[in-house]
This record gives sequence, structure tokens and C-alpha cells, in this order.
Amino acid sequence: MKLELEGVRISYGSHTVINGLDWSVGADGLVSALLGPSGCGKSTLIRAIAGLEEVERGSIRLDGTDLVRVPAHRRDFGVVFQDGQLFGGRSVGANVAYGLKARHMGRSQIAERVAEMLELVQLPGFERRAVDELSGGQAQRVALARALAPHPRLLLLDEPLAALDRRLRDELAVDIGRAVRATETPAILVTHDHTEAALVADAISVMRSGDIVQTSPPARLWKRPVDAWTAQFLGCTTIIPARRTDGAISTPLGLVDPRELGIECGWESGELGLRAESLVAERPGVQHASGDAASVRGEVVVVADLPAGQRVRVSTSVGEVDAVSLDVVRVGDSVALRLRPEHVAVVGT
Ligand SMILES: Nc1ncnc2c1ncn2[C@@H]1O[C@H](COP(=O)(O)OP(=O)(O)OP(=O)(O)O)[C@@H](O)[C@H]1O
Repeated sequence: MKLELEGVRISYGSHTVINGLDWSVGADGLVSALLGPSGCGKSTLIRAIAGLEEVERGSIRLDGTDLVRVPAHRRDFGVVFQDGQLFGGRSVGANVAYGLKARHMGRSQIAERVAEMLELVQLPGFERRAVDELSGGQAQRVALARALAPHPRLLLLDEPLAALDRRLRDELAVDIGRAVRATETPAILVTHDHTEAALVADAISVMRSGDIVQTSPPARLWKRPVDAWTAQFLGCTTIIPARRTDGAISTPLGLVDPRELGIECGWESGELGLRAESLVAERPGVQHASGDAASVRGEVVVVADLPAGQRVRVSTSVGEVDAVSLDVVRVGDSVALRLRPEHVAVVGT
């Protein structure tokens, strides 16, 4: 499957939300995620691909065929929304069978496909249950089964997990990934949750103010954001200037060996993006296994005890930075900071 959008423009009245967007989907694998901050136009774009929003200008081609004038019901796409939008007052089986009846399948064939889909979403035997009695997670599993049942050419998932709690969200994200791969259904997942995107997708596209700013496989995206805005949106809390000299990258927080970055660095002078994991705070004088010399000192101003250990905010001569702490520290403690190159992002191309 190859979906290509070119010069797409969409407006609500006089408010143009998307203006000349280009996007190519499908080159990196079966599942793509569309990640972006609230209000950037993700839902608008996905609804336009589904045929639910009018496209003023531009083309949306699926395997070479322009869809812009094709009505939604003729696109053969499956859609799952945040709230599932199941048909209330009906059984789970009737909901999953909905798209199959329209295809004039026989009763036993439909029953077989419904059972197969419910098995796939891990709700075997749920055919007779009323949809109004399902939990939020179960309802989204039924919505997924209903969307996948008629073998859609493309599955569009618009924030399907946003209403669920964290644990359920991660669990269902993994199961969505499994279900679309088992049925070999190309899919686009809209989300503003980085973990969810990485759990499901082969490639992630980042959207900003109606534009796609980057498309990369997850591992590359975290390590090589195209610009400082993208780095910050992807969780980098500090952006520091950096310069390559004599095989090392020098920064205000110390030297980095470019071979330890785990990704190529294309520039001579640019920026590095740091997340808390990119810096380790150590109590001065405590010898750690790595043996590396920590280079910048600072004072702990905030401590958060997280399940994976302490996370701290440290005031330094170059501003406040986030770090993880190997030693137990308190607010007011003096610490030394050491960069961890494998957790540093190289900003820019
Ligand atoms: N039906 C509508 N009528 C008018 N404006 C709309 C409509 N739907 C969306 N918008 C506006 O279009 C812009 C993009 O909205 P959209 O819902 O596509 O963003 P989003 O990235 O999906 O946001 P979120 O993550 O919060 O769902 C916003 O400014 C929003 O207010």
C-alpha cells in the first residue's frame, strides 16, 4: 500500500487548517503513526483521508488512484474513532457483522468471520453480549474487530485509545499492532502519545501546524529529530549548542564521543537534544562503575522519585537541566553531571 498526499488544503469556513500538505505513507512498513500536538490538524487530515472532510485542493492517491472525489463508503477503508461509535442497543456480533452484511455474505460465512475477528481482538465468544455493557477497552476491541472484518484496504485509527487509562492503553496498543499485522491491514494511527506510536508503528510522522515535518522509524526519530521544535515535542527538555573538534563533540555540558551516539552526526556545528536520561547526576566524590569524569557541577532543585529511580532537575551555569540520579539525592545537594551519549539526540540533518 502506498498513500500519497500532495498539496492538500483543508479549511473550516475561512479557517485554513491544512495548507499545501505533502505526505507519503507506507514506504517503511505496514503501520504508520501520525503524532502531533493538540490542534495541529491530525484528526482533520485523517478524516479527509477517510473521505469525511472535504479537500479544497490537492490529491490523495492510494496506489496511484486519486480518492478526492471518491465518496467515503466507496473507499473500502476501516475507521476507528476515540469513542468507538458502536451501534448502541445491538449485540457485539451485530456490530462486527455490520460491514459484512453490506457485502452480501451468507449467514454462516458472516458468523465465521465475526468469530474469527472476536478471537483476533481477544474477545472470543462475545457475540451475544450487548455493546452497552462493555468496558471502554472492550468497546474499542469490538470497534477494531468491526473495522477489520470486511478486509479494508486501509485502517484509520483516530486516537482510539485516548479515553483509556495508561496501562490499558499500552496493552491495547500492542494488541492493535498484532491484529493489523495478523490481517496484513495497512494502518495509520493518530495519536499524541509517543509510547503508543512506538508500540504500534513501523514509521512515525510528526505533524506541526498543518504540516508533516518528519517521517522516520521510531528509533531514528527519537535520535535524529529534524529541528529543535521536533526535538522538544519528542521529549528533549534541553537543547544545547555543540561543535565537532578533533573527533569529539564539545558542548557546555562536556565532551561527547560521536562514535557513542549510536547515530551519525551530519554537521560540524549544531545542537544536541537532551532528555532526563541523557544526563546522569552523581554525588561528587562517589566512584561509579563507568569511571568517566563528570564535567559540570550543579545544585539539585527538584527531586522526583519515579518507579525506575530518581529524576532530578539541576541548576547549572548553563541553566536548569533534567537528569537521572544514580545516588539518592535531595534538594540542595551538589551534584556532578555526566552526559550519556547513547541517550542524546542529534538535532537537524
Ligand atoms: N468541525 C470543525 N469546525 C471548525 N473548526 C474545526 C473543526 N474541527 C476542527 N477544527 C479546528 O481545526 C484545527 C485542527 O483540529 P484537529 O481536530 O484536526 O486537530 P488535532 O491535531 O486532531 O487535535 P487533537 O489532538 O486535540 O484532537 C483546530 O484549530 C480546530 O479548532
